[in-house]
Amino acid sequence: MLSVTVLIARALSTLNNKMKPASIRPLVICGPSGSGKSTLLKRLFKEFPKTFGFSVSHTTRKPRSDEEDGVHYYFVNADDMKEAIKAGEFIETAVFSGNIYGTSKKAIERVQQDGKVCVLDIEIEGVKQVKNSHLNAIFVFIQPPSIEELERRLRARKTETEESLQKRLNTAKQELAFGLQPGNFDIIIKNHNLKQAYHELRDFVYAHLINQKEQGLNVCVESMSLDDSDFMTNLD
Ligand SMILES: Nc1ncnc2c1ncn2[C@@H]1O[C@H](COP(=O)(O)OP(=O)(O)OP(=O)(O)O)[C@@H](O)[C@H]1O
Repeated sequence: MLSVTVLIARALSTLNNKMKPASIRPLVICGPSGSGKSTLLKRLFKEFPKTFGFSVSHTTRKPRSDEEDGVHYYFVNADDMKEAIKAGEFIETAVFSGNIYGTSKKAIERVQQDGKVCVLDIEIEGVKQVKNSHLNAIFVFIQPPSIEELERRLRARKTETEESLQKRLNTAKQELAFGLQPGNFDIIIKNHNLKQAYHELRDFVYAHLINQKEQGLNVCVESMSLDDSDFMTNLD
């Protein structure tokens, strides 16, 4: 049996949550490597220079001479980071060359408190965790026209070894299966033609920004007018 005090506390907490002003919703962008996420985001940041921000990640690696704590990364020791991960403070973590990296929920909240839309360019596991969190994000999946075209773009980008390319293509198949499943994302944007894909992304995001503004959130929707010829510069 729950005591009256517990019931009252719960009711008050629910009321309190309802009265709290909502936070600016983070924007999650996900899609296979090579699907065009960075290209599309770069343009979005350029068109809305004051609207978006990236969160600062944590890492257990040592800072380099030009790196500042809280700016480039939050530099932490491995024990503290493992504790925080156990306590559920991280949205996603990964290990590279023996160091742990991760995005904390707090780092996302800092971007929101700054009045910006926090953009999360993350993989499927991260998406699942954001879905299970209180972050109330907007989820966008970028779909490549086909696996063959994805391979062609990744080869043309010249950033991968044969081994890492094959790994990315294998992962892409699993990502597509998750991404295309109805209900997993708010919108699926097929990046066949960059200009069209960008306009679809831009219009979708803009509608969400306006909607949040109408709800009283102080989100900046000021935009720069960009030349469409810009689209070609990314594809050279
Ligand atoms: N619609 C398009 N048509 C042709 N090429 C494209 C298109 N969109 C993106 N590209 C090119 O495909 C390559 C991969 O794009 P991009 O680097 O943006 O992918 P990504 O999803 O951010 O990849 P990663 O997850 O590996 O960072 C780039 O060289 C980019 O210029």
